[in-house]
Amino acid sequence: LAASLLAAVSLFTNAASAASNDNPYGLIEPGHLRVASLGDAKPYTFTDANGQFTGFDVEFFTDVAHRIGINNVDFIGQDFAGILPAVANGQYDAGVAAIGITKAREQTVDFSSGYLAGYLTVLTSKTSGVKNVDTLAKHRLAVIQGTLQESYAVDHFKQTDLVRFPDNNAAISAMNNGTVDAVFLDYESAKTYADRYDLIHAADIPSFDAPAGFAIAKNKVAFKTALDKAIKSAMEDGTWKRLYEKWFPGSPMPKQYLPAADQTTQS
Ligand SMILES: NC(=O)CC[C@H](NC[C@@]1(O)OC[C@@H](O)[C@@H](O)[C@@H]1O)C(=O)O
Repeated sequence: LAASLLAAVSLFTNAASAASNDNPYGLIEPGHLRVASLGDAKPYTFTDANGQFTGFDVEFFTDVAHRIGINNVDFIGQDFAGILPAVANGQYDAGVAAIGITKAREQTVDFSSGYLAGYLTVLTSKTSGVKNVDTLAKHRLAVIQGTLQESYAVDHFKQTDLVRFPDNNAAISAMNNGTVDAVFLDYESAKTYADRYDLIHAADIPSFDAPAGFAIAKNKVAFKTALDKAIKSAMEDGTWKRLYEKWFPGSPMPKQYLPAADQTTQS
């Protein structure tokens, strides 16, 4: 009964925000974007000292939103595991939080084209004994529920005790108080925490096959088309590159998102 009720509700909400002339993208509220995000995935998406959402993904999405004519963009923080189900059932217009595009996730939502390809990082202290993926065995590794890191660890770190957390902050504090030996999270967030708590990268695992995309409800064709076109123009005019250099200074820059002119010269 619950499942059929949920199905009915999601049908209703999606129908309620079906595309129409004054609402071409089928938003919950015409002219207003409600975006599910995270407060602790700095520098991708996080809340600053004033509680404002900021970071690479936030500024890039906001730029893209302006390009499709939406200037009223609100970000709401929640646990990563809840973002895709909430976007799928129409509680948000989009999910923006370094969310990797995968076939499994595309069962639940659609994604814009990719805009960021990087690494998954095993972050640890200098005293944990975890030096690389091989020494993870018999150690305790924190993963955030619903992330690629969780599924990667289940598939590849069979000798490791996985401990699940709702968000990065909880996982990092567990490592700092000795409850776990390492945390498996995104490269740029790992770098931020490493600088702050004198931690080290035990492993950086490429995740280029799952670049981050903006998650939206399925079958919102006009919305996806508009987002993809705006993403392309933000890359072509160098906006993407400017924001990447601002938020990820010194990090290796994936070439596929640079202006065509840079693709040839970029070493
Ligand atoms: N913000 C989070 O906690 C998301 C964790 C994780 N992000 C992976 C990813 O999308 O991060 C940005 C880029 O490095 C992508 O290549 C990578 O797959 C995921 O999608 O599950």
